[in-house]
Amino acid sequence: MSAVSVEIVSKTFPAAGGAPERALYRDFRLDVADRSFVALLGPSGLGKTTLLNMIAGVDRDFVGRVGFGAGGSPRIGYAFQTPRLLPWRTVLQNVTLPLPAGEGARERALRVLSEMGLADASDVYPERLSLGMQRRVALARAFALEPDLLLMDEPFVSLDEANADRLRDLLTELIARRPTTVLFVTHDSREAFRLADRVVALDGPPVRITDDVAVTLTPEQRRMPSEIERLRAALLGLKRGAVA
Ligand SMILES: Nc1ncnc2c1ncn2[C@@H]1O[C@H](COP(=O)(O)OP(=O)(O)OP(=O)(O)O)[C@@H](O)[C@H]1O
Repeated sequence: MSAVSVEIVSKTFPAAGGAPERALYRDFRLDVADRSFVALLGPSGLGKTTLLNMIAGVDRDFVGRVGFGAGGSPRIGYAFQTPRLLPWRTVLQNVTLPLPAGEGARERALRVLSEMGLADASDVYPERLSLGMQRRVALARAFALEPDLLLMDEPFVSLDEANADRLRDLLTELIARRPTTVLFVTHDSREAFRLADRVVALDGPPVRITDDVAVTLTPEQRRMPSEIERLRAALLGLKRGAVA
């Protein structure tokens, strides 16, 4: 488990074709409580993936700091926008690969695969699986690590609603079983309210927080489209057209 405290004084990317450099982030601050599930909601191209990369330590080219709560260096699981499975490795090998070497890694991977209904697919190569199954394997890979902090970048995008919803349920179950701090990037406000206990809406550039709301729905209410619509309308002021 881990709290996260992000302070980005400045983050820029060089602009293409000699155009002036544009600040993606300037004086941005976000504090995430331990074991909370925070959805980061914002339009495409805003800088959400960049934020996750800075938190994960994949992108260190910025001015600012990312701090973590007690313990200092949490185990971070990262579920990317695309499943990113290695095609020449089986499902089991893909899930085992990021685990610390040693006894128990294979057993842990097999246990998580089984919990996620993937036991029969463990010896299969990813290309044989549907996109929904591949995303499920990517989720298994992130969970097998038993992360203190789970970063998720639109992990259910481009799935049909029924499949996406099954995976959302699965994610909720996994987190109930093993509480984890989650930062979940999405541009879909329905998904944000369905899953998160805090929704942070972003706009920019530079990226700024436009809404920051606690979601206190019960698990039953989260499955009711009318409840989700009520929250979307009330809390995000959809008349502004800021979110999908
Ligand atoms: N390595 C890079 N070099 C230059 N520009 C980049 C780089 N990575 C991202 N960008 C630019 O930074 C901006 C933010 O990108 P980012 O992928 O973080 O956005 P996003 O909010 O995650 O969008 P999406 O939902 O489409 O993935 C975009 O304009 C993108 O083109």
